[in-house]
Amino acid sequence: MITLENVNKIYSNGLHAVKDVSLKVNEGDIFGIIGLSGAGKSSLIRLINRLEEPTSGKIFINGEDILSLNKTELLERRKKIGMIFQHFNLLSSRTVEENVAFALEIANWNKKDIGKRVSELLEIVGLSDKAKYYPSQLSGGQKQRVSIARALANNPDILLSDEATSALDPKTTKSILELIKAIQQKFSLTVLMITHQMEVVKEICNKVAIMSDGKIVEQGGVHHIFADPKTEITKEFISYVHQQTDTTLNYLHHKGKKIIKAKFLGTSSQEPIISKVIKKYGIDINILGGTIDKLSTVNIGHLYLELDGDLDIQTKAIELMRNMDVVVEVVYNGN
Ligand SMILES: Nc1ncnc2c1ncn2[C@@H]1O[C@H](COP(=O)(O)OP(=O)(O)OP(=O)(O)O)[C@@H](O)[C@H]1O
Repeated sequence: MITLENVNKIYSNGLHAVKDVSLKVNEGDIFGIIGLSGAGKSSLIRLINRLEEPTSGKIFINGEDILSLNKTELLERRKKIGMIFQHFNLLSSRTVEENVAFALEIANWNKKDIGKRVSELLEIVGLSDKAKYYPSQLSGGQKQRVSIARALANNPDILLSDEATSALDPKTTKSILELIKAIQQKFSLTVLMITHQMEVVKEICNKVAIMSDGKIVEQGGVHHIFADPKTEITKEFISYVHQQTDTTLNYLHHKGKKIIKAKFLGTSSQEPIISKVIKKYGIDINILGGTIDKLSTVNIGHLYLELDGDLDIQTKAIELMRNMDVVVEVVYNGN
């Protein structure tokens, strides 16, 4: 578990990059921190393993106060914190197996154990056949696999990922995210990943925090944030999902017929909510369109519905849906 309490980072030039950040990453979470360039994400993640020292605040890993560790203790703790980066940070003069071995050498592993461990790690990331290759002979995805193997070398309990898929194409991104998810489960890792891509969050995270101008402006379960974003910046991050449909809907406005966007979350999507509403209020409901977001934790159905009937009754029907845990946004109020 990683806990940050009121953490601040002010660089020596006076720039306040991380502002009063508090968050809790539970064991087994894949926790995403999303924000635009300059939001302070890299600064934040670097504070966790003290690649940067916070100006104030507290940081605990599995209950241990990281800021109280002396140099030797910190080096020891860092062995259990794997980190992967956007540009892989591999040593170009070393082969794949030598790059992975490097993490074991600096952790003082016995020479005769290193070879066996490196083979195990390359097997985990699917690169056994590339052991003798140099980084320049690998694709971006393969390079990231090497860096994942290196990050796992000392059996970490925490994996920190700094834009690990940002330099990769969508297909490779997907395969790296699948690998991260698989190793998270296999080794019960707690994963904290920073990204500027909502796709990444959607694909594998169960929790997310949105960072803007050094602050966490919103955080929670990914499905809650997707279903009911509160801040403008969060809405922007996920708006691409329905932009096209929203524009199309402008042509569909009919006086007296409200149009709503209904988000059915988790179990509520299984229930015959629409038919319940129709039966109770005797109105008509047309389905104009819809999509399903398949998140790592749950599916969220987004339906565009046109209501037909007395406008006051339409309002009551919307209330009933909201009472049944449907998040309703009125796109057109019928006037
Ligand atoms: N060592 C440093 N000294 C001074 N300012 C810094 C330092 N490192 C980062 N900053 C500043 O802190 C702010 C946050 O940068 P940071 O790299 O943490 O953001 P980010 O969200 O990770 O953005 P990006 O995705 O572009 O890396 C920026 O204004 C940056 O210029």
